[in-house]
Parts: sequence; structure tokens; C-alpha cells
Amino acid sequence: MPDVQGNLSGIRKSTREILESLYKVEIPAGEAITADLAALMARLTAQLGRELAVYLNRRGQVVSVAVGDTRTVSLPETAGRRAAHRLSGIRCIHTHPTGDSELSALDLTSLKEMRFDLMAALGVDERASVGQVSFAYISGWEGEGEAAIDTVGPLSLDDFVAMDLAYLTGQIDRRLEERGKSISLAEKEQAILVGVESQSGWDVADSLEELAQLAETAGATVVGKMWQKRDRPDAALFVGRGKVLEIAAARQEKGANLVIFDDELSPAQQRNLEQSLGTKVLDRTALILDIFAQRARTHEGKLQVELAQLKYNLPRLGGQGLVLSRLGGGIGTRGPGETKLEVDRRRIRERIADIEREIRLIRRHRELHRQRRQDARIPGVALVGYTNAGKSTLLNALTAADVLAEDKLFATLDPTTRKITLPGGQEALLTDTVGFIQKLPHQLVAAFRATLEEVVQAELLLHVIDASHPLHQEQSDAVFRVLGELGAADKPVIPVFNKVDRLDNPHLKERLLRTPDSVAVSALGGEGIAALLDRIRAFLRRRSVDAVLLIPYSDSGVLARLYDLGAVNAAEYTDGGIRVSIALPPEEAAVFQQYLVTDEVPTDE
Ligand SMILES: Nc1nc2c(ncn2[C@@H]2O[C@H](COP(=O)(O)OP(=O)(O)OP(=O)(O)O)[C@@H](O)[C@H]2O)c(=O)[nH]1
Ligand SMILES: [Mg+2]
Repeated sequence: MPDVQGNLSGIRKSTREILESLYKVEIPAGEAITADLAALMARLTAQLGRELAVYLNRRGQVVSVAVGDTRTVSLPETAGRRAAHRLSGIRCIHTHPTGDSELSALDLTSLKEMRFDLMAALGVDERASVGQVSFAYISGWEGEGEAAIDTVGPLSLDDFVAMDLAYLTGQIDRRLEERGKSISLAEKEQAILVGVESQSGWDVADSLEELAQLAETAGATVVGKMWQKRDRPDAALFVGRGKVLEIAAARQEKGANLVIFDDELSPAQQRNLEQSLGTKVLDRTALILDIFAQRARTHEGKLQVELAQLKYNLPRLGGQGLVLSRLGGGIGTRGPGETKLEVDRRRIRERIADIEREIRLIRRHRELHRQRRQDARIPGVALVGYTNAGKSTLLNALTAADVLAEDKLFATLDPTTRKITLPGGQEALLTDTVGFIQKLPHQLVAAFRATLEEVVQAELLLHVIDASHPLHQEQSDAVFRVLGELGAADKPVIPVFNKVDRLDNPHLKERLLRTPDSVAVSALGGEGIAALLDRIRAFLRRRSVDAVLLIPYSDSGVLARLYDLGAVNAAEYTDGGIRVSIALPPEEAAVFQQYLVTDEVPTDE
């Protein structure tokens, strides 16, 4: 038997059992509901003070039961998507604890989206019984696959029970089929983007442009962008009341079924907006999390994304309204890989604890690895940068590695490490990392801490900048903010201006190169790659320690090697051997440890 879905927090076991028993209910096929089932739902609703929904199929069996806010509840697969121009064969009957039975905008949207046979609301009065009933059904298609609906009521429960549902749905099914033309319900979600223009931060148009790229990466089609000037967001609705009406109108006009806000919404704001707009509302954070969920490949990556999603969702469960549950899947409801997002608070908490335990284990394992690597004395170099700057392409250019590089945001989620050999023979470990972005959700930074540990541990960072992007300065700032959050802001950095093949203004390159220590490259074309390798070598060398060696004349080959490495500052031929003062990175100096004149090693600084 499937579980009761939604917000079950604080519900007594005995009540939970009654809720579960709803799954065993069967009512005569062809009836919308029985008086008994309605009465039971009303009693439970009054007791819980929350909405209660049951989903029934045409055989009169209950296929799903949900309580309270169930914005991520999904209907069982058997709820079936039938042909696009047919009804789903499932009806939703839910209670309103407030007494009135008026269907909300959201009720009607979900009716359309899920192509329910029927959407009915039972108003539960103060005597814990059903007062009045309202319902709506799809009556046809208007134009582009948009459903037309008829609403009926309020009427009495008796009238509702007496209704011949089989006749009604039969009529509708026939009418829809007669139209003959197959309605191509839009596969992609149609999104309207909303931003706020404030004093600080990015220009709102730029930020919305980036949000549009994110939305499209997630699989939506952007059909409109809107913004408002505000010093600080409205506590209840994020934007002003008037703006919400404007968005609602634009949504109608453009046929959008998703509204995405460019900043993180509080759970209350999100709920209020969903209610007022009658559609799914997401924020930038949820969108980025969704992209990550689709792109995570390794076990660790998936765990980290799931963790971030669960932590994001937890405070968003439980409120009133059966909001998104009836809107089906899509952006914001997808988990990494095959994972289905949990919707039950208790189970979410358990899952969070499980994942955190597993990540700790992975992290310990990784630390051991790193320890071993440090013993091998190969310095680590991490590629960091804004998403799509060309980090993976550069890693490929610097090594022979074939790492997925794509013109997509967040192509890389899992760290890839490759060994490179620098001119002069020194080796280094080069790590590609997940791209950064402005307003990067802190849940993600926290969840990806284990992965980003590579950045924190690196000796040197290559900060890859897309020099051809008009906002590369702003993107750089955003990267440094994230580095700060990771505690890696004061690592040595080589700014690498990439994609210079795309610059048509030669002065721009000159200007960029005024940034200290910077290199201009084309990871695709190969320009500047040799110079970059040289620069990396110089940087690693700069960490050199001074030492004095005494090399016996019998080992004179060693001196030749030191000269080759360019490490010799002075050599003096003495009776005991050759006294050489050298400057070498610690890992290279270690090779000559046996010749070290310990008492003469100059102290650091
Ligand atoms: N013209 C040009 N395009 C480049 C250059 N370097 C990278 N690109 C393109 O930029 C896009 C992004 O490259 P990636 O290497 O995937 O970027 P990334 O920084 O790893 O991106 P994420 O992993 O998504 O954060 C790809 O389409 C590359 O082909 C370059 O030097 N010149
Ligand atoms: Mg990449």
C-alpha cells in the first residue's frame, strides 16, 4: 500500500492509520464520491485542520491520499498519462478546512495541467461535515492545447453525490476525441522570469539574461521577463501586489505554466505567490539545484546534490494548500539520477542524516588519498572560474584528458584530476571543478564542500575568465566571493583570460594583461598555452626553499641535475665536497635530502 503523502508532522499514529485506511476505500464506479467517504474526509479535515486530498481512478479506487501542503507530491505512475487529447482518468477530490468550497486559481491550473477528470472541493463546516461542494472539469480545448474549463457550484453534497460522473467523463472524452486533432500539449515548461532591480549587485537585465540561460539549460522555454525596482523585497510576495497582478496577466496571455524568481524566495513568499499566480513558482536556487540534479554523474556528486535539495525543500513542506502536488513533475521536482525527492518530513530528516554520514566517509577516504599524494610531493593546481568560462576545455588543452566541455552552464560537477608535466620536468596535479555563479545557493556550496576541498588544498589556483564575456569583471567578483566562502580567497592565483580568439578589439587584450600575473589564452585555439605552463612553473618555483647541500665529488652527477633544474645559486669546491646553495620547491628539494647540511638550513622568513 502506498504511503499517505504530504505534511504528516504532528499527526497521531491512530489518525495516520485512519488516513492509510483510505487507500482501501472503493466506491462504485461512475460515482464522483459516496456520502460516507465525504463524511470521513470532513471529520479527518476538522481534526487535522489541514486539507485532505484523495485521488480516485475510474474504477472507484483510491490511488493517492495527501495531507496539507504537498507541493512535491507526485501521483503514482499508474495515474497514467494518456494521450495528450484525453483526460487522465483520475479525479482529485479535496477538502477546504475553511468551510468555503470555491476553487482556487491553482486548483484550476492543476486540473488543466494534469488533465484530471474532475477537480472538486468540499467545504468543511464548523460541525465537521461537508457544507457545500464546487467542482470543475475540462470542457474542451481552446486553441494551442490550452484546456477550457467549466466550473459548477456551490451545490449541496447530496447533489454532488447524485451526479452521474461516468456520463460526464464519457461526454468529455468523446468531445475531445471528435475534435480529432491531436493536441500537442507543450512538452517544455513555459517560464516567465521575474527580477528585482536594487542598488547593489548585478544589473537586473544582465541577471535575468543569465537566469534565462539557466532556465533553458533546465529545459524550460522563456516566454517573458519582468522586473521591478525595489529597495527591499516584500515580505509576503517578494514583489509588490500590483506587480503580482501584472505577472498573473502576463502568465495568462503568454500561456506560461512556471514563474521563476531571480532571487531566493522564503517558503512563505513562494507559497503566497503560488496561490496568487495559480501556477508553479520557483526561485533561482531551485533552478540551479534542478540543473545540478540532472547533471550529477558520480555517486558522490549525486549525494551532494540530493543533500542540497533536501535541505532546500525541508522548510518548504508543510503549509496550507495542496499547491504543486497536482501540477505533476518538471523543473524543481527532479532528483539526481533515478532518485525521487522525498516529500515526507520525517523521511527527509532520516535521509539527510544518511547522506551526511556517507559523505563523511567519502571525505575521509579522499583525505587519505590526498595525504598519500602529498607524500608523493606533487603540488596541486585547481582550475576555478565562472560557469562556462572554459575550465574543462583548458584542462583538456593542458593535458590530453578528454573531459566533457560543453556550451552549457554547469557542464562539470565532479572534480577531475590529471597529472601534467611542466617544462623542466616538474609534475603537478591539475583539478577541474564545478563552475561558480552569482547568487550560488549556499546549500550547494555547503553540500559541495567535500568536492571543493580540492580548491582549498591546492597550492595554486588558475582563475579562468571568459574574456569575451561582457560581464567578465562581475563574474570574476562573484568567483572571489565564493572563494571567500570556501576560505580560499588568499590562495596564490593566476588570472587566465580565456577565449581571446573571440576578442576583436586588440586593445582589450592589452588592457586585460595589465592585471598582475595574468596570462591570455585560447583554450580552444592553443594560443598562450605554453606561456601558461611556464607561468605555472614559475609560480610553483616561487615557493622555493633555500638550502645548502654538500655533495661528495663522487656524486658530481647530482650537481649537473641541479644545474638542469636551474636551482643552483652558488657552488664552492671544498675539501669535503661541493657546497651548493640551492633554491627549490620543497618537494624537489626533498630528493636531495641526503646531501643537506642541516645546521646551515636558513630558517623560513
Ligand atoms: N571561442 C572559444 N571558445 C571556448 C574557449 N574555451 C572554451 N570555449 C567554449 O566555451 C564553452 C564552455 O567551455 P567549458 O570548458 O565547458 O567551460 P567550463 O568552465 O568547464 O564550464 P562548466 O563546467 O559548465 O562550469 C564550450 O562551448 C567551449 O567550447 C576558447 O578559448 N575559445
Ligand atoms: Mg567544466
